[in-house]
Amino acid sequence: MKQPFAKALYIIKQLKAHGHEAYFVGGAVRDFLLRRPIGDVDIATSALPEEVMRIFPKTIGVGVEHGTVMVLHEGTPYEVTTFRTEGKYEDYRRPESVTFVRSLHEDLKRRDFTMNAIAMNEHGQMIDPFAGQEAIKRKMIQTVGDAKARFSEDALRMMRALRFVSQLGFYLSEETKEAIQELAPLLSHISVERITVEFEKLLQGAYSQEALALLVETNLYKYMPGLSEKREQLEQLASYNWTLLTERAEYWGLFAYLLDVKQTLIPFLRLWKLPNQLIKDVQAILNILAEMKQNNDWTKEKLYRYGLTYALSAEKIRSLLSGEKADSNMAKLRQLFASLPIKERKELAINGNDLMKWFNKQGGPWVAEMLMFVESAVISGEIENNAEQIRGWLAQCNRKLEENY
Ligand SMILES: Nc1ccn([C@@H]2O[C@H](COP(=O)(O)OP(=O)(O)OP(=O)(O)O)[C@@H](O)[C@H]2O)c(=O)n1
Ligand SMILES: [Mg+2]
Repeated sequence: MKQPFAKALYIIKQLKAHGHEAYFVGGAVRDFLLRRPIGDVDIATSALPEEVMRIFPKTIGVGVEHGTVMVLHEGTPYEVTTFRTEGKYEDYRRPESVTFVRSLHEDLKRRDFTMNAIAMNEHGQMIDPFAGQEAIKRKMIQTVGDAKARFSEDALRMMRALRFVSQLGFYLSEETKEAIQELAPLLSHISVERITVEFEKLLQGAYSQEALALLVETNLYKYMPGLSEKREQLEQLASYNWTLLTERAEYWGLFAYLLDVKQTLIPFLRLWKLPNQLIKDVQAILNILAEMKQNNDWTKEKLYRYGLTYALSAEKIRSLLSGEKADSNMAKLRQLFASLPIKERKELAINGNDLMKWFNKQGGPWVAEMLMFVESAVISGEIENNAEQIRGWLAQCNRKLEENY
C-alpha cells in the first residue's frame, strides 16, 4: 500500500486485532482515486471512542461527543471516528449530538457526496455502495441520497460542493445543482468562519472561474458576507485567471478590487472575520493598485516605500487585470529592487542619533523628515550610503538653504 496509507495501516490493523472494523474514509480515499496529493488520512471504525482510547497509548479526545479521537502514530495525528449517523439536525448545522452505529454502510450513508462516501480496507479494496468511483470517473458531484436532505442536514455542504468544483474541475449533477438553487437561503444559518474557510479554498482552486460562475447561478452569493447586492460585480469575477495568484492577500485583494468595495474595504473584510494582519496586507495592496491607476511606472523610490512583497502582489494583480504577462512584469520589478542601494531603513548608514549629534539638536519630527530626505537621496543614487558622505551632503544642503534666506 502506498504512502500515506501505508503508515496509517498500523492503526487499522490494531483496531482489527482488537475485534473492530476499521477503514480509510473521506477526502484521502477520494484524492487517492483521483491521483491527487493526499491530505489528512481519516479512519472510520466500529470501535467506540473509549475503546479507541484504550487501544492506543497516545490519543487526544478532540471531539469525543462526535465520536472522534485523535490517535498519534509515529508523530502523525490521525482522526479516528466511530461509525455514526448524525442524529437529529437542528438549525441546518452539524448536530450537537450523534448516534453511533455499528455498520460502515450506515456511516457512509450520512456523508455529503458519493465521491466522499467511499471506504478503503486494509487490502486497498474499495467499499463503494453509492457508486462514488463511477461519479469520480464522470467528474460528477452528486449527493448521497436525497440532495435536499443532505443540504438541510448541514447547509455548508452547498459551499463544499462549489469548493470541490473549483479544486477538482468537477460538475454538479442536475439534482445537486437544483437543490442548491432551492436551499441556498439555508446558508445564512452557517457561521461566517466556516463559510470563509470554504470560500478561500474555492478562490484558490484550479477551476475557480467555473465555481465563481456557479456562486451566482445558484444564488449562494446572496447569503455570503457582504455579497447580497454585488451580483453584477460577481459576474465579472469569472472572467479573470485567478490561478496566477498565490498569496491569501492576493486572492482577497483581487476579490475586493473587483467587487469595488474600496470605500468600505475594512468593514467588508471584517465581515469575513479575516485576521487583522491579512486585512492590513490587502489594504496595502489595494492602495498600491489605486495609486498605479494614476501612474503605473515603477520608480526606485516607490518600490522602496512599498516594499517588494506588496509591490509584487500589486503588480501581479495589475497585470492580470490588464491582460499583460505577470511573470515578465514581476521579473522587471525584482530587477529594479535588486538595483536599490538599500532595501530598508535599517540599512541606511546613519540613524536619528547621528542627526541629533551632528546638528546638536534635540529629537523631534525633523529627525524623521530628514531621514526620509536622506533615504530618497541614497535610493536615487544622488549620494552614496556612507555616513561621512551623507554628513557632508547634508551640510552642503544646509548652506544652500541658508544662502537662499
Ligand atoms: N459537511 C460535511 C463535512 C464532511 N463530511 C464527510 O467527512 C469527510 C471528511 O471531511 P473533511 O476533511 O472536512 O473534507 P474532505 O472531503 O476530506 O476534503 P479535504 O480534502 O479538503 O479535507 C468528507 O469526505 C465527507 O465524507 C460530510 O459528510 N459533510
Ligand atoms: Mg479531509
